[in-house]
Amino acid sequence: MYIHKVLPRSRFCSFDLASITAGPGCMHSFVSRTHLPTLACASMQAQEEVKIEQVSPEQLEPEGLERQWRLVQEKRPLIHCITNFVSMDLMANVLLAAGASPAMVHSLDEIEDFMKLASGLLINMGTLSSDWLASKKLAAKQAVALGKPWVLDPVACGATPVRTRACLDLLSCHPTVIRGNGSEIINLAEAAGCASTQEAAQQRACSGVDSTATSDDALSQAKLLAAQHKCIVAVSGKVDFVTDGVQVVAVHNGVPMLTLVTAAGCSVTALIAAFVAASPHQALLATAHALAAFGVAAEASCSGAPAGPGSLRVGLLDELYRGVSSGACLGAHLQLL
Ligand SMILES: Nc1ncnc2c1ncn2[C@@H]1O[C@H](COP(=O)(O)OP(=O)(O)OP(=O)(O)O)[C@@H](O)[C@H]1O
Ligand SMILES: Cc1ncsc1CCO
Repeated sequence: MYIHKVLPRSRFCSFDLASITAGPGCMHSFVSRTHLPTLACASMQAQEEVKIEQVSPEQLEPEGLERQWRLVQEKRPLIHCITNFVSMDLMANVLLAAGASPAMVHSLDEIEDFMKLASGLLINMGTLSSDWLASKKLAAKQAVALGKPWVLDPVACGATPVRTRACLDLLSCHPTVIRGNGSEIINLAEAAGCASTQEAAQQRACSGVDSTATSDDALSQAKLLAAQHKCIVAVSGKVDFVTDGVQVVAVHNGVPMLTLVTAAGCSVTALIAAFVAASPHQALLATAHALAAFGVAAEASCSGAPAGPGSLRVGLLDELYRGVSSGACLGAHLQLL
């Protein structure tokens, strides 16, 4: 258990969705709903210290997910995203559909001012370049200085030495949460000097952004990484694991076809940033809830047997938009190990 300084949240103008009957997935190609001008309505609140709370089994019941998701919809946290080119569109739409407010801002000149407006930060290491790396480091430092939660997605960590070093640089900036697939978490933990298990060493190789390891393979490394860096670590896969180094929550939602939707992982990491920004004192629980929300939405979108990843991508947005009102949360399956 440890202390993070957080700014509770900023408030934002909302815009009327009442007239929209179909989900945003259907509107996807017609309307961009990222409304940067609404950011001008943000107001900052006083800084306060918040404890990261332990998770109890009752909080993992479907009602707990519903409560946490409603909180996201009420607070509508602004998430400052510095992400890769591939994920920008899906990530922004996932955040909007689930009830948060995305802003993709990466210019070094703008980082400091923008972080003052945001409730949380997402940093993704995909399509890495040196000028963006400078922005990422500055944003992470600024988030910590302002006491705002920030989430690291170490895309393809271990694929090249440059990428691994960049991930380590960001790791030293104290992320609140790290979310990666099995290979990424194993490679990051090893690079950070966490003792390796034999199974983890065997699974270390990765073939780019896709994982060659399961989430089970990475669990012991995830716990070591979380304990060593006093953060929450989430490993995604068939079962998602979320740990603070002591407690482990398993999330049993999702569909295998998500691995064929590029940037699904990047987008769920942004959703984690939104859930944690809405409940910063419950980063472990909020991370598990974000993964469950994404998973139940994917399951709901597959209930009519989608033809393939294209319709899953659209259906996912629609189900995230239907969110708590669809009853999908009842299918949430979270477990304290
Ligand atoms: N076999 C599976 N069954 C069910 N859900 C899965 C499976 N594999 C991944 N998922 C889900 O897909 C989402 C993305 O996880 P994944 O591990 O594929 O991320 P990633 O490799 O980082 O993705 P990307 O690089 O495309 O952003 C998570 O919500 C996870 O729960
Ligand atoms: C395909 C791809 N390449 C760099 S980032 C990214 C998105 C999935 O991580």
